[in-house]
Amino acid sequence: QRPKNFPPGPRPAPIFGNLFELNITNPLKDFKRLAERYGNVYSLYFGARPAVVLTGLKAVKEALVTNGVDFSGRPQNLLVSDAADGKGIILVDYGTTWKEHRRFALMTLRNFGMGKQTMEDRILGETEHLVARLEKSAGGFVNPQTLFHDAASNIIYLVLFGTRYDYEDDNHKVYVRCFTENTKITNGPWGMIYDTLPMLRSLPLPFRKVFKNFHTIEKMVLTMISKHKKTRVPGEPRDFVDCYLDELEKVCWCYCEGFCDVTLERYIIDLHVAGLDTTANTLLTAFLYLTACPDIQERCQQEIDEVLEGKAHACFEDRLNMPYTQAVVHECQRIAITVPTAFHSTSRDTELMGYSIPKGTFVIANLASVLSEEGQWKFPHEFNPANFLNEQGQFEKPEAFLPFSAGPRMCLGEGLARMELFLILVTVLRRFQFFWPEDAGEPDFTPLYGVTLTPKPYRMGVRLRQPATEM
Ligand code: HEM
Repeated sequence: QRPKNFPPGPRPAPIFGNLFELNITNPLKDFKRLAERYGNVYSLYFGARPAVVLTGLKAVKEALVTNGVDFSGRPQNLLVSDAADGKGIILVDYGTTWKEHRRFALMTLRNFGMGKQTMEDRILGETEHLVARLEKSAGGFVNPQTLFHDAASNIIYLVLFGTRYDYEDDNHKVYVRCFTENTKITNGPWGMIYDTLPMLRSLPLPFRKVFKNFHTIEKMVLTMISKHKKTRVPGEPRDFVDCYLDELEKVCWCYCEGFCDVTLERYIIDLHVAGLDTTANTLLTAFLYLTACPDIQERCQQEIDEVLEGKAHACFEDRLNMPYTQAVVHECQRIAITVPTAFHSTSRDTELMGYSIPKGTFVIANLASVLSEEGQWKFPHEFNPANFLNEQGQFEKPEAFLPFSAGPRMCLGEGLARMELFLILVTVLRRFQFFWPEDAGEPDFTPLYGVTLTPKPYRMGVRLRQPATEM
């Protein structure tokens, strides 16, 4: 029985709820089909748990922004939240611990150059390693499957621990593998089965891998934190971990707000996972489209060459003089739909578009529906930078551009991510030309589903455009 005045939806089956309404390997088409039938705010049952699905800009904004506080909780008792024990930041429910940790992260990342020069230096430094790797493949072909994951992992690692890994380092490979596997499993079929059928949770099914991977990462993070404790100078933080350890020592109120060693460890894992697969998959999608669309690639390169003429490297400010490249970066993010759904829950009894939604209801904001919503975009279903250009050719960002979501829970790494995407794309396109291999058949743009959408593996041809100059 749906609660009184609850959003409509298909009739649930006993035990399974609406599991059979969804393609468990990728439910996005079914979410769309159900919205066409029941409206932009409808409900579904995951086993016995009711969930409300929000479709399109109006419903998503009204919930996450206009009623931001009411919709800023996180659902508990799902595979994603159980793996991290509900600690950290991403899956912590609405409340003081989450608020204080979010405030701390935003402030600390800003002090370390979030949106400022020092962060830029870190990104450019790592891009140099990426460029060196591509140079080795120049004149041939490259499979970029781990290329961008390696770079994105190191950038966030530098922020957290002040150091980077060599791409061939075993620890680095373990991090990247565990994180990417987990983002696929938690939103994949086994995640759906875990979330819908709690009676199966103790069985040795593939979702157990998520917990195993999590413990592997946990051990590595704990080792790094204990090294930091031994080498830090209080009051002189080198990185995010040092800042947190300083905060822990300040006054005992910190402990009241959940600042403690365990939260630090989960927090670090959350920031690493949030900053890795998202940025890397956006870049993978960007290069897939740019390789398949040489005219768009070439137009970016012309603009980049003109604006950067005589300069050793790009800086984030250069985006203001590159309207076309800016439009391409944004269009890549729009088409990539890197995070297709954001999981929330209601923090109190609330209302949305005339429906009553009780406290603790699982809410799925379908960001994918907003990024390709008809009426919001000039070309909702094709890769076209004109989606972000006005008639004068100036860059313009439509309101429906929500890859980072919206409201109090929106991505807290947006500043870092936008800087990474711009600097990596510009630096790499300035140096190299990419082309689709003749023997590779037609490009397949259909992504693989997970917490993040990932392009299917592909190869690209690489030619050197400019000799490497000092960055
Ligand atoms: C292209 C790259 C990225 C995309 C598309 C992206 C997108 C998102 C989205 C859609 C959410 C969920 C928001 C919601 O629940 O409504 C989110 C949350 C989050 N992101 Fe990102 N993100 C990116 C990069 C990053 C980076 C680099 C960091 C690292 C600092 C980061 C840290 C986080 C954190 C900590 C949260 C949870 C915030 C909270 O629960 O309060 N993200 N991101």
